[in-house]
Amino acid sequence: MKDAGLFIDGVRIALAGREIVSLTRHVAPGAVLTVMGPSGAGKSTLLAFIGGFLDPVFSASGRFFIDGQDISALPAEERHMGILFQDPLLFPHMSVGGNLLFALPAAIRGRTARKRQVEEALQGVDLEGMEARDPATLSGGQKARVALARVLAAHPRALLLDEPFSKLDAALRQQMRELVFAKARERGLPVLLVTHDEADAAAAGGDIVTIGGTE
Ligand SMILES: Nc1ncnc2c1ncn2[C@@H]1O[C@H](COP(=O)(O)OP(=O)(O)OP(=O)(O)O)[C@@H](O)[C@H]1O
Repeated sequence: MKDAGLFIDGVRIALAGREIVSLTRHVAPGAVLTVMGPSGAGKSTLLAFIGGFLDPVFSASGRFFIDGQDISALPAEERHMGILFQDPLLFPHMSVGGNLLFALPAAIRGRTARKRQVEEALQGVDLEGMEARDPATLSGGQKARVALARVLAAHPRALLLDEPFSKLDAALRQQMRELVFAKARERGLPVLLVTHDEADAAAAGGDIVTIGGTE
């Protein structure tokens, strides 16, 4: 499979012998595939499988490709998936800048170069100059933007988003959606978005797949 973007090829996930997910889809660079379905359907489990952190209680098969490269057998840290959850999950014992520095690829060497990447990552989410801040002193919207900056600073090859907007109030939610989807388009990153919110799916503008909908 040589297509650019993320190709999910015949993924099947079962729990206690019962199949909960069966999916084949292509997500083009910059496009969003929205995954919907009832609670417990297996949406987060699908992201965990692609991210490389599936709980061994599940049995799973199928492959995924990024820009034609089969990444299914790689360990999680070599898949370079940018993952955002409902909670920003910033490291509380590190400054904002520390959180971003931690995420930078090791290949970016030298104090000055690393510092510049952190500055640029913060500028990209309208938080320039916030390096020294303690994450605990940030608003919910600011924390969400630091989490996004941290994910992007790691140079991901795709984004896996698990209800990333659901803790934000309506106005922030709209801003954050626009920011995330704009970044994905700008960088040509394919996005898998798990959500319960129809408005998220509409804002994403891409295909929608519903799993576990018939039970
Ligand atoms: N570690 C685990 N051990 C056993 N069962 C699990 C485990 N993790 C999840 N499950 C079960 O697997 C199924 C899929 O869970 P998953 O979290 O993927 O659902 P979801 O669609 O993301 O739900 P929600 O919308 O509530 O987040 C559920 O029935 C859940 O109870």
